[in-house]
Amino acid sequence: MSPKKNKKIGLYFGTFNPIHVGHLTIANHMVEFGGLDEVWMVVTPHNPHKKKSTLLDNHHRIAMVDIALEEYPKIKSSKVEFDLPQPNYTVNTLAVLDEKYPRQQFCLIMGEDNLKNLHKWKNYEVILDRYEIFVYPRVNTPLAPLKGETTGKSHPEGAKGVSAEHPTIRLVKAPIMELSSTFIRKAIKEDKNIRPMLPQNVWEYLDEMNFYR
Ligand SMILES: Nc1ncnc2c1ncn2[C@@H]1O[C@H](COP(=O)(O)OP(=O)(O)OP(=O)(O)O)[C@@H](O)[C@H]1O
Ligand SMILES: O=C(O)c1ccc[n+]([C@@H]2O[C@H](COP(=O)([O-])O)[C@@H](O)[C@H]2O)c1
Repeated sequence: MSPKKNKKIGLYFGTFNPIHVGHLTIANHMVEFGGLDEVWMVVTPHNPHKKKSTLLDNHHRIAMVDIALEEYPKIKSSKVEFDLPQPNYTVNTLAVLDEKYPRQQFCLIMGEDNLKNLHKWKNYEVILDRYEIFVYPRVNTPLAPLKGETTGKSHPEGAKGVSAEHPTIRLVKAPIMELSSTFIRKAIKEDKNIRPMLPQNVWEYLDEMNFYR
């Protein structure tokens, strides 16, 4: 019999360039209402599907995550991917975490937008088979089209998209916030006030460092 796992930990992967209140709201919701014991925000050095050009250094991005999490003891940052080969494939990181923390049960947290693209991730079937995935709603990505989806209508690539009815998928109703790091970076460049979109101490950090200007 395999040993009982200690904690159920939700892994929330992202570049967090920078972390914003949308990310924090989801992480907090999952840990308070989603049935997870902890959430780890895994800062990704290089997302395989994104260009690295506008990325701040890893240590600045994790510093902002750490500052944002000061008052959230159940949410932690993880720099496990900092020492792994790039670009960072999530399936590889999951294997490393399972080996490093055999007593913990890891799950994934992702928005519906990511679920729609999951079939483009490396070894996505392995991820789907081995890990529970906690999926939250995003703007303009309603739940309905994913259910039993096989038509390719919501997936131009064909019938490869992952159905929300897959047995390892848990749909969690969480607040929807329409904002992104891209929007925030652009707004800062244009000298707009975006303070409500960032935890206050994160805003102070990036303002002092003159980031994204
Ligand atoms: N407002 C939001 N609400 C919920 N989830 C979000 C929000 N913004 C981003 N996410 C999700 O959080 C994860 C990490 O986000 P990421 O660091 O890529 O932020 P982002 O805001 O999408 O960044 P960028 O605009 O630079 O692409 C991704 O799965 C992303 O889909
Ligand atoms: O493993 C993959 O093939 C893979 C492909 C695309 C994205 N990911 C992970 O998903 C995280 C969120 O992606 P994104 O594009 O929504 O910012 C990102 O930080 C990566 O760790 C992983």
